[in-house]
Order: sequence, then structure tokens, then C-alpha cells
Amino acid sequence: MNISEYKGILVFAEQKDGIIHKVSYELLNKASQLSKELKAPIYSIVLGPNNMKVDELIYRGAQEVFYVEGDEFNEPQELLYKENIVAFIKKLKPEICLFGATSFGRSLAPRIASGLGTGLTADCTDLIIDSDRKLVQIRPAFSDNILAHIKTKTYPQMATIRYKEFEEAERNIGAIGKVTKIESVDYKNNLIKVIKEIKSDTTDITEAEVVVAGGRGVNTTEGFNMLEELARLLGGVVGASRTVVEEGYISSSQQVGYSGNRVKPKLYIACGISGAPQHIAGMKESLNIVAINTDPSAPIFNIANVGIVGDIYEILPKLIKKLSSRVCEA
Ligand SMILES: Cc1cc2nc3c(=O)[nH]c(=O)nc-3n(C[C@H](O)[C@H](O)[C@H](O)COP(=O)(O)OP(=O)(O)OC[C@H]3O[C@@H](n4cnc5c(N)ncnc54)[C@H](O)[C@@H]3O)c2cc1C
Repeated sequence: MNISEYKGILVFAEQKDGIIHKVSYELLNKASQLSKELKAPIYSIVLGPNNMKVDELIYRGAQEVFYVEGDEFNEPQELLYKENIVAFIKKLKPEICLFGATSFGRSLAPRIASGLGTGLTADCTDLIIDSDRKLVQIRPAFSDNILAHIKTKTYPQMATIRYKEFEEAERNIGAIGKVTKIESVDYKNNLIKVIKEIKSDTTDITEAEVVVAGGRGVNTTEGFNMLEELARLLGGVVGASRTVVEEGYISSSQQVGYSGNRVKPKLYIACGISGAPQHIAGMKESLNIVAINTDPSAPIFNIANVGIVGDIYEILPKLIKKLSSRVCEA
């Protein structure tokens, strides 16, 4: 492998219905910092429906956007995406490729790395360049107890980055860049056929401003109904610890934590959650944390702005009653 052939930073821009996922703008922000050190161009690749507005990627810092156009890219077809991106990367030869650690990005990036015969560091929280121009990929390991610094021997150097880890790149509508359309590869072997997409009627937990989360202390359907009611009154969504997801009270799409979603709401209400490091990893950046727990020594109180020692089955009905009367008055 001749490393000197590899130049530039490639950001994969994820989209749905032609709307670019915000993680792509966060990656472009990080790419801009790295490009200053490497003196390397920033590219972005987007596979999206016909006539998609891709200029936004230029406003956010991409110098050249490669657009693979086709309505088939509205479906999360990892294999179709993989074939296109692998073929493209083999030609472009970027030294760094960045993907968002969204559920689609987490599924797609390893397939691409395998197709290219290169390494991949998943779920990074930071990236730096060392004195040899190598990408140091930083990610928590062993339940956030250490921060591993990982370098890849093979090129391109590939990483997925957690959503909401960096600020979005500022928007500059005067930015000049180039959009290059590239032909989709002829690939008919899709193993997945989307028959019907069932849209969730709740807000994506990663975007919610209020999260009312339940743990083993809730542990009944009646308890989760209370959480739903509280979340509704506060205009938020219900989240959960892994324990209750595993027990089947709530879908895994609502899990918060190390192996679930990372959330950063204005208000996080932790009900009957002990505060294990794996849970805290997903919610510690919340602006305000309220914890309700019967055990005054529960670790969740160490990071809570407001701690209530008590039984959720006594506290939540009072809170719901109070909030309901306020909603009625208004
Ligand atoms: C590799 C790995 C990844 C993991 N990833 C995640 C993850 O992404 N997210 C996650 O959450 N966990 C994750 N875990 C699991 C994690 O270690 C904990 O086991 C889990 O978070 C504990 O869930 P909990 O707080 O609901 O339950 P518990 O730790 O059992 O806590 C229940 C709490 O409820 C309180 N309580 C009980 N009854 C009441 C009541 N009536 N009112 C008020 N409080 C009450 C108790 O005092 C206790 O503090 C992971 C573990 C591993 C090994």
C-alpha cells in the first residue's frame, strides 16, 4: 500500500427523504479542524434521491460534494450503499473517511471497511492528528474507564463518530465548492426489500428536548404508562435503561446509554435508574438532570442537578396531577 497516494478527508453525508442528518455537519466541523493540520481537502459523498439539495454540504465546509443520485437511496440499503461507496473510495483514495455513528452509519461503515480491506474504529468521541500525519481515533473503552487512542495501519483510516459529540459546522452561504454527480454502480443483488415504512409517532429520542427515562425501579406497565403521561405533559419522550429494554417494557430504540442512544436534552428525568456508568455515558451531557430514586446512595444523584429521594409511584402521580392542572388552567 502506497500511503502517499491517499489525500483528503471524506465525510459520508447521511440523508433521509433528501434531508441531511445533522451528524454530517458535525463531522464536517471536525474535518475542517483536521484539514487545517493536514493541509488536505474536505470531500463529502451523499447518496440521495433525485434533485436533492446538496449545496448545504458546501455551506458547511465541503470543498467538493460527490452526489450519487437515485430514488433507491431513500431506502436504508446497506449493500447498495456499500457497493457504491467502496467503488468510489477506491478511486478517490482519501486518507480519512468519517461516518456518523447513527444506527445506519454503524451498520454501513463496517461493511465498507471490510470491502476496502481497511480497519475501522467505531464510536469515536474525538480525533487528532499525530506528528506522523496519522489519525488518532479516540474512544472510551471498558465502560468509559479508559480513553483508548487507536491508529490504523491500513488506509484509508476510517472512523464512526458519535452523534452530538461535536458542534455543527457553521453555515456559510458564501462558501464556494463543487458538486460532482457520479454514476450509481449497477448492483441488483439487494437482499432487503422495504415493503412499507412504519413511521414512529414519537420524536426521535436523540432530538428530544425532554426525556423521561425509566429503569428497573419502574418495572411495571402501569409505571411506564405514568412515564408516558409525564413525557406527554412536558412535550418529551420516554427513555429507558437497558435493564427494562431487556425485560421488554420498551423498545430498544428508546434505550439510553453506552450501547443505546446518546441524548442531550434540556431536561432528563431519571426515574428508578441507579446510574450505572453505562447508562450515564448516554445522558450525562443533559442540561438539567432530575433523579428520583428510593436509595439515597444511588450514583445517579452524583450527577443530578435535582435529586428526589422517594418512590416514583408516590412522586410521579403528584407531579402529573400538578402539571395536568397547569395545562388545564392555560
Ligand atoms: C457492555 C455493557 C453495555 C451496557 N449498556 C447499557 C446502556 O446502554 N444503557 C443502560 O442503561 N445500561 C447499560 N448496561 C447495563 C448497566 O450496567 C446497568 O446494569 C443498568 O443500567 C442498570 O439499569 P437500572 O438503573 O434500570 O437498574 P438498577 O441498577 O437495578 O437500578 C434500579 C434503581 O431503581 C431504584 N428503585 C427501585 N424501586 C424504586 C421506586 N419504586 N422508586 C424509585 N426508585 C426505585 C433502586 O434504588 C435502584 O437504584 C450495559 C452493561 C454492559 C456490561
